Amino acid sequence: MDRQIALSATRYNERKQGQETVLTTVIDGKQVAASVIETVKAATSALDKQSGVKTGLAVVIVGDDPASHAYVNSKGKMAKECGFKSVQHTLPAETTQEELAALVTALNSDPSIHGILVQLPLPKHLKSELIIQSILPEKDVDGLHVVNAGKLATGDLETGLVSCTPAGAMVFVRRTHGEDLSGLNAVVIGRSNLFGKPMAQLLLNANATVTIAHSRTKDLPAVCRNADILVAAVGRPEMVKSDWVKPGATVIDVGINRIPAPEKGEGKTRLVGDVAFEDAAKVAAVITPVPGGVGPMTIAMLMANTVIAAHRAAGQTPPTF
Ligand SMILES: Nc1nc(=O)c2c([nH]1)NC[C@@H]1CN(c3ccc(C(=O)N[C@@H](CCC(=O)O)C(=O)O)cc3)C=[N+]21
Repeated sequence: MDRQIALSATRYNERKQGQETVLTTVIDGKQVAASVIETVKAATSALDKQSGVKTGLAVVIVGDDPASHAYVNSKGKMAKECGFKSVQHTLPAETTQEELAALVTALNSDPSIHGILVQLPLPKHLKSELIIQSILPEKDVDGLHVVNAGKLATGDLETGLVSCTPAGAMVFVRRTHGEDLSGLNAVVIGRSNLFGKPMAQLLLNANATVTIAHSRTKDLPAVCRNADILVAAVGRPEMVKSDWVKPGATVIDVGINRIPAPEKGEGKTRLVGDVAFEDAAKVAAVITPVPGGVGPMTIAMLMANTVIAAHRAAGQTPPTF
């Protein structure tokens, strides 16, 4: 396999495949994310110099779930690092639908804000769907508004915004296989609006032959073994084993699962993906780890979407990622 891989990665797991000695490429999501962030920084300062526009991101968080606060803090830190105006709205868990809607309305009409992210999940008494759909599509840097979903479905990537996690996974795919996936079979396991559906649309848009597999798919391992590009987003720890992987495939693991890790001590946990990494890495040519794969890219693509939105608002051509 003599594929040009334009991404930060380590190569390991040397083995014989017929006559050939092959290595598995492990994508370094942190480094690829850092390269995206460098592009965002440069575009942010260029936009400021050319148009006097300072890119602004607002992150809204409701309630006090510690994991959500940790994510939101890292988003705020990254936004500052990019040179953005970064505002965080922290609302109490008892916030009403009307109060949250009023905040979104205010952010929609604030010209210094180009991106709005409402951290999910919201407390149960709030209707997240109504809130998400009330964000102006051009400020919906999560890509969850139906207008953005529709633009992606119709192949309009020029004016739409794409959900951050699939956009990040697609950067890995492009840097491994190039822009044109003609002739390649891609299988996405999972059909959520947040990930599976947009991921499939992006792959299709790049000319891959796409299958969306899910919990009702018959003989899932056999379907996956057909994939040159296998993307797992099911939320089941280490489900994808080596015998699900076509030799030489690219495997992208979108799962983030916390499982007990008694080896680290009583009550300790560790993070694993939907792919049994060590096992699948014996067969794949390219694979992403968890942590350190798609996760860091999600935050980087949020920054990318925000600077894209700011360019569009200023009538400037946005950077590409
Ligand atoms: N409106 C909205 N948009 C989101 O994009 C959104 C959200 N709500 N709610 C929560 C999820 C989760 N999410 C992650 C981002 C980065 C990592 C990440 O960087 N993970 C690290 C590990 C972090 C750790 O150690 O816990 C990694 O995979 O290497 C994970 C998860 C964005 N989300």
